[in-house]
Amino acid sequence: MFVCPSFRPLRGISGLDVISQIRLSSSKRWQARQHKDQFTREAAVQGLKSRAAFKLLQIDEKYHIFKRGQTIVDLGYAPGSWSQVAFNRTQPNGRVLGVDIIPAQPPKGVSTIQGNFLAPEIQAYIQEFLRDPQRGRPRHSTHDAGGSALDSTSGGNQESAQSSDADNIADPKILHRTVDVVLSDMSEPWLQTSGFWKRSLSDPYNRMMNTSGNNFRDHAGSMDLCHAALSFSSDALKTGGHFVCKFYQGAEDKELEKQLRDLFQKVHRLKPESSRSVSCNLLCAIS
Ligand SMILES: C[S@@+](CC[C@H](N)C(=O)[O-])C[C@H]1O[C@@H](n2cnc3c(N)ncnc32)[C@H](O)[C@@H]1O
Repeated sequence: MFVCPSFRPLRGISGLDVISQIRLSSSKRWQARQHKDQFTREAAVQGLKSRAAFKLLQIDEKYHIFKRGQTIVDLGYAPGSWSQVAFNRTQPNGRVLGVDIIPAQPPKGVSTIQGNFLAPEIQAYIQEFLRDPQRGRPRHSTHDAGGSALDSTSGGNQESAQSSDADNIADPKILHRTVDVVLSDMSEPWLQTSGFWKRSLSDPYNRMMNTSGNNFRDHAGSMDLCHAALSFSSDALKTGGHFVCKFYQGAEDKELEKQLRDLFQKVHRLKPESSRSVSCNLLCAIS
């Protein structure tokens, strides 16, 4: 047994008390973890790509952000559970465009673009996609719980940013407010330093957690991404549109919340029950 030589129980607190406190808090952590893992199991049972779906389901239950036929943009969609929820809740005839920097299999019914949302050419391509009101909509409204008829024959529809005509858009400054809901669950991926030769969708790099574990870094990165998503939304959202973003809390989040309060009628700050990270929060802005 390892005994820490500098360990001295505090006056009035015995070593046994300390040990039982440690046991208690670790058992509480274990219980909390077990409770949260129910979401993982439930997601698998419901055919959802990840437990993250429950955050969005909770929001929609409460604030009714989705309606039939809407256009949804899901920023940082991979692996795709928010897109799955959005697609299912906007049928018949809704369309969902997912954008992610990493390659991923598009969820059924969802159109996707792989690229860095912060890059102006990717945002131009998103605008170009959205400009055509029919693009990305199911061809036949034969939606059922398992999916829908699509533009593409199997699964979702992967758009190619490379083959886009984004450079030839007549006037990219003309804004087209076609979007009903912008979702942003972007969190900065770790810097990849090796393994570039692996090009499959199941690369460990593509599957790993997107947070660094350093609270300051995660907060700063998430603020940049939320501000970019908000700036896109103020160009693309229809009057009456909604904005949902996840962020890692920290010194700057009050400012983001204030900006949302200036732009939307109601802003709700939520701590999703299904989230693993203690510092992960959501802002849901409703017009
Ligand atoms: C927590 S995951 C999203 C989970 C997703 N909402 C779901 O329900 O499955 C965050 C995603 O944001 C993506 N991301 C981070 N920065 C990005 C950027 N600049 N452009 C596009 N995607 C980004 C990451 O690649 C990652 O897949």
